[in-house]
Formats: sequence, C-alpha cells, structure tokens
Amino acid sequence: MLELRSITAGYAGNAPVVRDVSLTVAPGESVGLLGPSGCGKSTLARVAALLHRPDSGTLLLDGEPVRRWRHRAPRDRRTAFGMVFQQARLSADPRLPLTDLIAEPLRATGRRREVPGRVAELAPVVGLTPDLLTRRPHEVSDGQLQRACLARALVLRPRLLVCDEMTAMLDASTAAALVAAVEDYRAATGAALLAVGHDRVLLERWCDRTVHWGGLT
Ligand SMILES: Nc1ncnc2c1ncn2[C@@H]1O[C@H](COP(=O)(O)OP(=O)(O)OP(=O)(O)O)[C@@H](O)[C@H]1O
Repeated sequence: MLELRSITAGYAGNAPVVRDVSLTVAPGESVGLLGPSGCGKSTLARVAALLHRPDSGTLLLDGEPVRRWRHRAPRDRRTAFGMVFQQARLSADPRLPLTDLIAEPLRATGRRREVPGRVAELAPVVGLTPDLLTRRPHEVSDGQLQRACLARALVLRPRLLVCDEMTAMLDASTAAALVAAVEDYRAATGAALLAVGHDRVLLERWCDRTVHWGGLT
C-alpha cells in the first residue's frame, strides 16, 4: 500500500509545483493519474518512487512512513519500486548495451549472478530479440529502447510500478505491447501500478481507476 498524504514538492529556489496532494495506491491496484502538461505529474511520480524528496507531507509504504529518499532510502524500499520514464533516451546510459541497461539494478544491488537469467527471461516479455540486446541506445529505435527501460524497471520484481507517460513517444502498436507486458507482469505478481499521463482513453482502459490532478487535494 502506497499512501501520499498532503505532499508538497518542487525544485530549489522555485515555488512548489505540487501542493498538498494526496493519493493512495492499494496493493495490486492500478491507478491512472491524469493531468495537463506541466501540472506536476512527473514530479509527484518521482516522489512516489522515492526519487524526489518532498518539501512536506508524508509518504507511507505499507503503513510505515518513508524518511529517506533516493540513494539514502533503505535498499528494500528502493527496490520495491520500478519506474519507467517518458523519455527513454534521457533515462538510459548511452554507453550501455541493452543487456547491461536492463541489468543495471541487479548490478547496483550486488546480484550480478542473476543477470544472464533475468535478461533472458525478460527480453521476450518486453519483445526484444537477442540481436537487439547487444546494441547501444543509439543503435535502436525509441520503442525498442523503451522496451529495454521497461525490462530494467521489472528486473528486480518490484511490488509497485510507476510509469510516467511510458507510451507518450511511441506508436500505437508499441504502446499496446508495453501496456500488455506491464499487465502480464501484474497478473503474475500482483504488483500495483501508478500510471501517469494525459491520455484519458488509454488510462481509463488500462487502470482500475483514474484520478484527475485537479481532484487530488
Ligand atoms: N528539475 C527541475 N527544475 C526546476 N523546475 C522543474 C524541474 N522539473 C520540472 N520542473 C517544473 O515543474 C513543473 C511541473 O513539471 P512536471 O514535469 O512535474 O509536470 P508534468 O505534469 O509531468 O508535465 P508533462 O505532462 O509535460 O510531462 C513545470 O513547471 C516544470 O517546468
């Protein structure tokens, strides 16, 4: 269970972009968060995934308040989340072949031995053929790179996925394939989902419930 209570967050030197926002994602639930461009959805998504420390408010994970963020958060909390960002190219190290990109969280948590097995398992799940796995980000399409980023988000088997406009830059068939991969993962594991976007039709089809930014406070 993820509970965001009265979260206010922003960027140093500027007025907060998220003000007093509350949102709950129950275990196994999928929640869509809809809002116009620039309203603060990505900022709230990063707060929810422990990647951005809020200025005030409380985040509870399974009833326990989170007190530390980013690399300071305890490992079991950080690894509870998998996050997919809107712009795969900005979130992917351009030096890494896709295999290493997918495996990054395993290496970062000292689980190198699991790399070959997990990458081989996940590549077909996200629709990546073996020849693509040895290529670097500049040698693959945006859709192929986003597939690898989804695999990276799944590699530690998170309990909660945060997808921030995951499909915004993609064609309809790639978008559908990525949503299907997320849903297959959720069906198999019971993981919850927070999907952020501005495509009402997509979010309403994809999620158990959809909340509107203006109705969050
Ligand atoms: N690193 C940053 N430093 C300063 N301001 C930022 C930073 N990142 C985002 N902002 C500002 O915070 C506000 C909210 O941005 P955010 O990306 O959270 O919105 P969003 O709703 O996700 O937008 P979009 O749908 O266009 O991605 C915007 O005004 C943006 O300019």
